Amino acid sequence: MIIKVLTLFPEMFQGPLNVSIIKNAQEKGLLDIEYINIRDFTDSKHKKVDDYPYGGGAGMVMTPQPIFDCYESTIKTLHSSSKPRTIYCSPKGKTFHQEMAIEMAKEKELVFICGHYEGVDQRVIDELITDEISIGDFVLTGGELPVAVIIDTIARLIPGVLGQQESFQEESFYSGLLEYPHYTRPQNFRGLTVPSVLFSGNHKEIEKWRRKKSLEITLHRRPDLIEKAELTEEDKKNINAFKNHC
Ligand SMILES: c1cc(-c2cnc[nH]2)ccn1
Repeated sequence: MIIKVLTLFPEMFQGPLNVSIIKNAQEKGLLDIEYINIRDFTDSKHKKVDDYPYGGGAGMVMTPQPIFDCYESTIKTLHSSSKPRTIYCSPKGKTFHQEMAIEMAKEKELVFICGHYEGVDQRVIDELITDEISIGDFVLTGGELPVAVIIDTIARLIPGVLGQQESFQEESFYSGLLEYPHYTRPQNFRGLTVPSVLFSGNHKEIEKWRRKKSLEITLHRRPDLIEKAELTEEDKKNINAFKNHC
């Protein structure tokens, strides 16, 4: 997958997307991320990329010219003849979730445009953006961190990125329920012990315990997910038992 990130602050990405799994994915050639500095495309002699908002109000708005020129220069380097999927992150966007990550991970090329300050001129969104996405109901300093989050969720779904040891099948939001608790060595840490079923070697019992914990955690923290999940008869019995104990 080829990802182009149009941003005023390429340096913001050097930490999270240049270590561990995402770094390995790039080294393996499974993922190619390029950061393009929008400021390099301004035709302002003072390198301006923002201006005061029409109509007044606090903050500055990113002007359209550098973004349009940066975008048009970028998409010339892409292979697909059609307009690429172009994502802009803002609190006004559609709330991001795992299914969107799974769908985006199927794309060959993705372009991200990062807003900053009060955001970008609306004409950028109207003309260039295919997906306006929010990662939650809060306001950040800009679009860079949400873009890093989205790239992380997509990259780990690309075939070959996760090694044999790692797996995403059972992770939260993959099975539709929240994930069961994880434990590792030692069995007894400062008197805190691991549930004995987990080192019983009885895989059927372990799976039953894990499913039951997922249901219990989901029922308590995200009951809305229970409604959407595919439940077995045993799941339904366990849920009723939890409800009767509450
Ligand atoms: C996506 C983007 C943002 C955001 C962009 N610029 C300020 N906040 C907040 C939440 N999700």
